[in-house]
Amino acid sequence: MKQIKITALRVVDLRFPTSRDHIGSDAVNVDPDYSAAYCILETDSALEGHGLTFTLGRGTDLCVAALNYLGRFIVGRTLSSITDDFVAFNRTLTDDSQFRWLGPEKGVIHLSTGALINAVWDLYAKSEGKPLWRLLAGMPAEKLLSAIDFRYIDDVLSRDEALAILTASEEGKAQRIESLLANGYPAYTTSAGWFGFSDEKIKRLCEEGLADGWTHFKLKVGGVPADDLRRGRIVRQTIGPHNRIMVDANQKWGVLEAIDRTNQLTELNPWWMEEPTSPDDILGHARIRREVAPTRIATGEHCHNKVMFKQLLQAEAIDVCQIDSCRVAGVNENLAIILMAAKFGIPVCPHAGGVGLCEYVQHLSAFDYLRVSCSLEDRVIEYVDHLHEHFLTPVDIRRGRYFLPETPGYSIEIRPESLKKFAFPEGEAWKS
Ligand SMILES: C[C@H](O)[C@@H](O)CC(=O)C(=O)O
Ligand SMILES: [Mg+2]
Repeated sequence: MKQIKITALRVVDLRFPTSRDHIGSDAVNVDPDYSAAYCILETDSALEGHGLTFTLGRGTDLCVAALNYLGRFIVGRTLSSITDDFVAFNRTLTDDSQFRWLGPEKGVIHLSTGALINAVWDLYAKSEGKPLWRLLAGMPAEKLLSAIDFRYIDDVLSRDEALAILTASEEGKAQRIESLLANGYPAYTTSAGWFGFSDEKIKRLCEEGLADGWTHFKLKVGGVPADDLRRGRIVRQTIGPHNRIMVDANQKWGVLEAIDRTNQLTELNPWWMEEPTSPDDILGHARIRREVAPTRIATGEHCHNKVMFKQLLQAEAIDVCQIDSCRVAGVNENLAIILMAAKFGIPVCPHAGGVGLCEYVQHLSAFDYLRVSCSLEDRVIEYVDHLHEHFLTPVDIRRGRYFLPETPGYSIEIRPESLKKFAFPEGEAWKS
């Protein structure tokens, strides 16, 4: 087969004015414009690799600058030279002396690394003629393991343990694929519960969500205590006692306040409390978890890298592991995190509030189900119903479940007309 050579990297600053309607708002991010540093790997073939990292408006330009910098490590490479030794390639991105001083493996540079690595996987899956989830589902265990960097995590998950998990998952895999294709992967909606929505809107959206088959609803909290409780009661009364509420404070509180505020919400019977405090406070999460039990603690969307996930798991700080498809270094690092979560028996429920994250994470959850956990118990993928129209292969959601794509790639390619219209600041959407 002809080698595919990467000839150029094109980067776009893409922003959608979602803050105008309070879409995506929470107690901390009160006016988010869902945005992306978006990249296209051009090649000497007809194929392109697309990837993005999710951001929130101002600051996207920093990720764009970092992506342009990282371009020097990929332009001129063949696809197979990367995928034959993924760990070495990833280390060229994360270990560049001087640039790595900005991290390492966190913040702007890691977000941008995620976009680039995801673009490689998009190209890889397209070159194999498969959607990413099918590529991962069929990949030999040894090949998958060669894509994972065990440095910094082999004290909790050895390569042999990972191999044992992947090997065991072969049993029943074909049936699980059939079941996913027939029944989809369970999901929850955040679309009814944004922070800036009025009581009336929350109630109406919950009613509409119920009619559409949703059973799990997430509500943003972290405002005035009485407001949180009132809004929570609206959700609970509307969806009834048997459906599930999750609450998300988006890091609003210190540890002690988080314990108080979570306990004040117990009458809602929340299925989980998400990001109650600083995402970096691993022991703080562990204490909160102990002192609000049986309310479960979820976090991960702001977790910088696999080392922090390792420690959250080691410290028994979380009940739900919320991987993020592009905050860490793309597919490879998420494979490692999913395997670690399995080792600790913690369910993975990916974060997907943002643009493109639903499109991405469906592939990762399918991998988790098919190759790692082999279970759907207590597992749901987040869904938000915004901006999907900009994707060439938007997610297929029916009755609160994701139905997986068959189009080759990582489902992240944005329509050319949307790339043009929402490019910042020159796109038509930003002219007025
Ligand atoms: C700013 C984002 O919309 C954030 O609120 C998303 C989030 O926390 C979630 O989806 O969970
Ligand atoms: Mg959240």
